[in-house]
Amino acid sequence: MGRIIVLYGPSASGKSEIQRQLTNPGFPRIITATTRPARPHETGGVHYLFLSKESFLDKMARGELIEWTEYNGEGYGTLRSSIEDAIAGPADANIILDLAGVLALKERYPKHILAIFIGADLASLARRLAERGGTAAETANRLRKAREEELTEAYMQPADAALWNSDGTDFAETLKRVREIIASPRREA
Ligand SMILES: Nc1ncnc2c1ncn2[C@@H]1O[C@H](COP(=O)(O)OP(=O)(O)OP(=O)(O)O)[C@@H](O)[C@H]1O
Ligand SMILES: Nc1nc2c(ncn2[C@@H]2O[C@H](COP(=O)(O)O)[C@@H](O)[C@H]2O)c(=O)[nH]1
Repeated sequence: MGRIIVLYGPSASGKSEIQRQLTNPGFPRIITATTRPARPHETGGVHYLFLSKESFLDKMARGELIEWTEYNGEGYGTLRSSIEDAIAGPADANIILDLAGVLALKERYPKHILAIFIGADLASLARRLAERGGTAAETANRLRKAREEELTEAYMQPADAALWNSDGTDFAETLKRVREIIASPRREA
């Protein structure tokens, strides 16, 4: 029975880069669905399933999404089959979600979910988002959400482990810490 390692935290904290470095055939990524447009480096079926709003709503209505959320006016959701397959399989898998996704999966599969909060300070997030080059409105919205929600104690509280990956942190050290957390024996409640 596989565990699901969930990375969550504010936009540009480094979740995708961590996922990219950790994913391998023995530790696959679970690809979620979104209605937001792909970024220039993103490929459908690799980074996300990029869906039209109609198709996303259709999957919701058919019960194909085990959880979903809205972020920045776009839909994001996890295919029920992807989670059921990962849990039934022999290997751990990884996924990037927001807090709503963490809570939904923890409620349904409490023994299978290891949630790791990845944080970074606001100055780092602002620098990285500016470098990414989204619209000013989108960048401002992502930073506002980080400041008001995603960097609060309440947002981090459900995490099984939390770490900080601000500018100045050696990314290799971040990866080492994440690997240690994943490898550490599970605490029993
Ligand atoms: N320790 C670090 N120091 C400097 N830059 C970093 C560090 N970690 C990650 N980055 C860079 O920060 C940028 C944002 O990282 P990434 O795309 O992984 O964030 P994310 O949390 O997945 O964001 P989003 O949720 O918006 O997709 C990338 O350019 C990444 O290379
Ligand atoms: N609850 C869910 N959250 C998800 C899912 N897929 C991604 N996300 C989260 O959305 C925001 C924005 O993502 P971005 O790629 O546009 O930066 C981020 O917090 C992701 O973690 C999902 O299926 N369910």
